[in-house]
Amino acid sequence: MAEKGFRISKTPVWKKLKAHAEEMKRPEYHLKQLVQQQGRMKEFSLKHVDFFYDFSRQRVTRKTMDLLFELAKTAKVHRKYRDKVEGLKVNVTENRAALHTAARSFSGQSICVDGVNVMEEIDAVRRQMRDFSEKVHDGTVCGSTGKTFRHLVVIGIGGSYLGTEFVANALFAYADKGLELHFLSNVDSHNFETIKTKIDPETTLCIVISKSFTTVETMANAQQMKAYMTACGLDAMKHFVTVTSKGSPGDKGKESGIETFHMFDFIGGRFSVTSAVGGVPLSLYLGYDRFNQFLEGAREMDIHTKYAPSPENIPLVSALIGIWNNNFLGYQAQAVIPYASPLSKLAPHIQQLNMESNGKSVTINNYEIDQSSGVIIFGEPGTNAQHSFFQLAHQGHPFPIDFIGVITPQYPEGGCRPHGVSNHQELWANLISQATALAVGKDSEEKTRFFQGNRPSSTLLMNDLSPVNVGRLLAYYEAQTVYKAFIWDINPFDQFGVELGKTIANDLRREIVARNTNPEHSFGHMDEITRFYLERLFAGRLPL
Ligand SMILES: O=P(O)(O)OC[C@H]1O[C@](O)(CO)[C@@H](O)[C@@H]1O
Repeated sequence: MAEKGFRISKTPVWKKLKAHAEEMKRPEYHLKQLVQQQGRMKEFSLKHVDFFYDFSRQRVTRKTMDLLFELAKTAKVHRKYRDKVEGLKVNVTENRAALHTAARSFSGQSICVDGVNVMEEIDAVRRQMRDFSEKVHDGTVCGSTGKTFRHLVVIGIGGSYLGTEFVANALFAYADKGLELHFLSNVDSHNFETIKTKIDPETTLCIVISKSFTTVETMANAQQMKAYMTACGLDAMKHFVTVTSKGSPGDKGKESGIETFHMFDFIGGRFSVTSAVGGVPLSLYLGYDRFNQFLEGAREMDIHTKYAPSPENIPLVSALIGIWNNNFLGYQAQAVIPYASPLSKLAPHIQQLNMESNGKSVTINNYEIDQSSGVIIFGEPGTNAQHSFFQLAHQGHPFPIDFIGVITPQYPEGGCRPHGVSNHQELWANLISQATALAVGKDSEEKTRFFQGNRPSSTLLMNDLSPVNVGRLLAYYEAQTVYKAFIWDINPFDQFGVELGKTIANDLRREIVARNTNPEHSFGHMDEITRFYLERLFAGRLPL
């Protein structure tokens, strides 16, 4: 932990970076000049196993990087990271460790929290997931009418849903266990009704995932699904399993025979994909061995994150560049654009991971921060994104982009070459050209056809989208998020910002219940705006 009163924005290196950012506005530092420099690609890129990170089209020079490494040193990021992976209670507001990395540790070494070796509990859950998935696959565990499961419905929201959806989509090509996967996250009844049209209840296994087992949306959806199964004449209990933390209200289910997998309070929701949260649905969907390969990839990236020195540390370098773009060059948004459709759900996951972790206003020691922490993250796969919001990227308000490219696609391509190139080659032509166009821009006499350029991007290349590489990608973004927080000296592991809206919803729910039970119940005591909306809900239409 940094010393009390520490604020990164008050350090001499922060001031030096501010001054340097002014310098970088000069025309000779326009990206169209920088990308011409010999050896730039070699100097501003990093390779680690199947992973290549190219930041040659970021608005950085050697001096920028040296100052950023000085910033990392000042913030003591390596020590903070070691404290985290060794089980210290770095989540100070909740007095918890933050040990998602333990969920993919295979070193055999103990990791102790409060004198308990958490690896024993983690290993037990891994064995339970492996046994359970094998039994579902061979039909030993089946529905109440004896039919083999064919549908999985994951009932969970936020961190109990987004990461799993990202990985399941990324590895769809490996999903050969004859199970279809559906996600029931939103309390919006459209979500439930749509899933009903896609499943066969007799062959459906519902996985209720909630760390707290109090999340209103998840509890409401689990009850809807249970009522539906019962109405279909099924023994609903045979169609449900749960993933929850030890001692939560959902943990009691195991007393009535519901298979219950534990997640732990030292793993935060948005960091939980490699725990039972992702492990139960993914080992059913892909097979345990593939889930395990995915864990191996994440573990391998964790080791790189912990041991690689700053200039070679890919998550740290990308975190520093993110901070450079945000706090010094002034960009307030960041796009994640994978040129790979299997990664279509990466951006929503990274969005939660980053924005819920780092959207904070105080340091770990409760001092108000005076620089922004975190940016708006959004994204869509390319080339679709090009035909959607790239106009703004090229000529409107600029935002840095993470491009992601995959060298070998998951499916072999046929010989069809519509414009003399395969579809994958076409995709790559676009991936390469977008980053160039953004960096270099284009002069024109006509103002509407002028491209200012100097718009930064990084490109992440992976050899392929194997389970191992998807694990690496996940762990890379997790580590990048944590490193940013450690530089800003904020706690990325709590999320009190989501509470206020929930509390107000609780008050409104009480009002709605009152009107449901007594049609005369008046909303007259409420403020005018709230009253308007509640009256419309009950009137079933807008005013005439
Ligand atoms: O797993 P739970 O307890 O249902 O929580 C779901 C999600 O809700 C949040 O608290 C945000 O509302 C996330 O952090 C969490 O992942």
